[in-house]
Amino acid sequence: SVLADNGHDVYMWTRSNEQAAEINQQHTNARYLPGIILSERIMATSDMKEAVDDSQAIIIVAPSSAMRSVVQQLKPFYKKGTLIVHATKGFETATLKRMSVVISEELGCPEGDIVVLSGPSHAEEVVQKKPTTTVVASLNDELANRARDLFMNVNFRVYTNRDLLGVELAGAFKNIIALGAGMSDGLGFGDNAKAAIITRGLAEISRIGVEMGANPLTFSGLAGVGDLVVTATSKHSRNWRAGYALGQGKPLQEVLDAMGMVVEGIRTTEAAHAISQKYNVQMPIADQLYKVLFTGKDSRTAVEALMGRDPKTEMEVMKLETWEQWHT
Ligand SMILES: NC(=O)C1=CN([C@@H]2O[C@H](COP(=O)(O)OP(=O)(O)OC[C@H]3O[C@@H](n4cnc5c(N)ncnc54)[C@H](O)[C@@H]3O)[C@@H](O)[C@H]2O)C=CC1
Ligand SMILES: O=C(CO)COP(=O)(O)O
Repeated sequence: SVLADNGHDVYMWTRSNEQAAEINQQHTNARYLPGIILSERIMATSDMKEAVDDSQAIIIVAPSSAMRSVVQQLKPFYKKGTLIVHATKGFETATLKRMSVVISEELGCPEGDIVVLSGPSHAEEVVQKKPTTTVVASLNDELANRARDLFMNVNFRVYTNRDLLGVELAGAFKNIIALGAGMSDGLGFGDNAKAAIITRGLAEISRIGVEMGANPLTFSGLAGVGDLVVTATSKHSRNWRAGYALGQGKPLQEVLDAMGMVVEGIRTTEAAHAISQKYNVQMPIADQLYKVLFTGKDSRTAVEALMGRDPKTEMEVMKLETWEQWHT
């Protein structure tokens, strides 16, 4: 919708002919955006060639679990030089790879050819032209600027960032904390608990992000704090809603079936469990959530485990080489 508002013709690829017909004929997408009339500049097709042929830019927003297979289907029609932007927040769980790595592997291009679009941007508000701020990150400034110029308008402000890795990590990891915030609410805890989860959650996702090579400042930006706040508090957030239902005692499968949309934080919790072990970095909230989601631990017992941890200093000293890396 943002691209259409900016005067671009947009071709959406969808697997379902029925959904394509609905978008083309009714200009609606009732299952995902009920009550919204889409621009007539938005067309849909189930034919990948038709969707991407002669495109100036390809925007990939498949769920992380489908990213590799979608890019494999895209590859025969990809022409070098076409701007590739993705907005997916998650990892490939089997390999723990970030989305730009998966895309670049499949397209056979350097990771520097990929741009990520992230930040606090629930579709339900963007499509209503409610003010939204986002960030595009790429190792290549020129590509980030191209992506910014495609999307930027008076309702949708786009900042640039060179920290592709940090923006991808922040966007993925914040979903775990949003699940935790929802669970806290579902358990009937108050605003103190939610503020604690958001703040200590930010500490742990920054800690692992920096260890993986991210700029620490990225986590205080739109892809970090910004998206964490919106996902941990918004009624639109699938991660928050899933956490809320789990906190109320509903079984995971029932929660996912009722949602009918992707809840990235579940798979990302699984990935974070492996990543925190690989890097030997503590992620206490993600760890407890992992136990609740995948080992059947009771959520109240998980909260007790978090509250009963050994005393800690609040601030951790950032590794000196990390600061040097980002300040030279
Ligand atoms: N919805 C939002 O406001 C935002 C979503 N995102 C991210 O965008 C990504 C996608 O999320 P949504 O579009 O919201 O999810 P969704 O659940 O609303 O839609 C996912 C779409 O992907 C399709 N799909 C599922 N499996 C597929 C496969 N194997 N091959 C091809 N298509 C497949 C589904 O049919 C559906 O059309 C996620 O990583 C999410 O974190 C990022 C920013 C905002
Ligand atoms: O990342 C998002 C908003 O910026 C979407 O979050 P949910 O997947 O929790 O709805």
